Amino acid sequence: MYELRLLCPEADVDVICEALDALDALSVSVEDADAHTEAEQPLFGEPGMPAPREGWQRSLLVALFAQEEPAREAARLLQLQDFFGGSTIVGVQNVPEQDWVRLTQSQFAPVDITQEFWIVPSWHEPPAEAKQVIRLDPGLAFGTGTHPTTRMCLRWIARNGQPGDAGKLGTVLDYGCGSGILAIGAAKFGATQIDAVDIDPAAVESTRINADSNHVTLNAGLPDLVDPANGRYQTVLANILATPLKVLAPLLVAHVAAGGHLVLAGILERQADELKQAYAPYIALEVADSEDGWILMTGRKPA
Ligand SMILES: C[S@@+](CC[C@H](N)C(=O)[O-])C[C@H]1O[C@@H](n2cnc3c(N)ncnc32)[C@H](O)[C@@H]1O
Repeated sequence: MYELRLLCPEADVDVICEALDALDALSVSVEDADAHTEAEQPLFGEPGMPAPREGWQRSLLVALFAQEEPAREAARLLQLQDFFGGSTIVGVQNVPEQDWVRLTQSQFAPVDITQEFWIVPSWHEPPAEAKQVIRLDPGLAFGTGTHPTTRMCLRWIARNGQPGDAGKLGTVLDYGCGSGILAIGAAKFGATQIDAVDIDPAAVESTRINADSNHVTLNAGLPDLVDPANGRYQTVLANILATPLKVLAPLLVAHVAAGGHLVLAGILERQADELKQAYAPYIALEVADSEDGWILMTGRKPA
């Protein structure tokens, strides 16, 4: 493989990407040309909001080609175009062969939730001390066990459930299931019956696949899987984000059975009070755990 690298101003990124596509580039990536310097421009928005700008003042475009000659020809043709006036070719270089699968896998090691409860990718042997294991590979849906919000939910499950003991967690609803990691964790800690729902069909599919490979039985589907009038669970888990959690407050609380637990994550420390207020008409929330600026909030319905 060969890559053609070029610098271009924000306004010309789209037209040059389209031209590279027409010139048979296999892929084009766009990066901040000033990354890791004083002039770096971090671009991010609040969750759910658009980024403040769509691109960087100076972008580095990297176009991948299967052969060297088409990469050099693309560079030559681009320099003849009017729209290329503000841009410059950096060069064409060989991309050394790598074992990309191994490289990707090396970034995902087993993750400990408690001393005995681990999330382990399929290409790793579980550590000797792991008594409860979720086998999970990174995929399309959120939830590999490395994010603090997922870890706190799993820790709550491990503290409040018991392997083989169906009594404690009881029936479980995982609302916003992503990879299905919380639902699978609940199954490992004695949940009796589990429904896992997500608005993203890829997450639903991912949950089904991950449940199968962990030999866990659950129902996964879009949110309408759950009967809004009669679906009541002893444990309702929702790791989403503060804003949707506030909107979903009446719905989530309605799904908690009398005496049941509501467990919420995806909340930043500074959002604790607004969540408490949003849920106050239905249930009293408390901060039950925290990690890296994120908190876990839980509440219990009177029996
Ligand atoms: C942060 S991920 C959590 C995934 C997993 N439960 C975990 O703890 O790692 C949030 C998930 O909620 C889903 N989601 C967001 N808004 C939702 C909504 N209104 N109803 C159902 N699912 C939602 C997203 O598609 C995403 O898969």
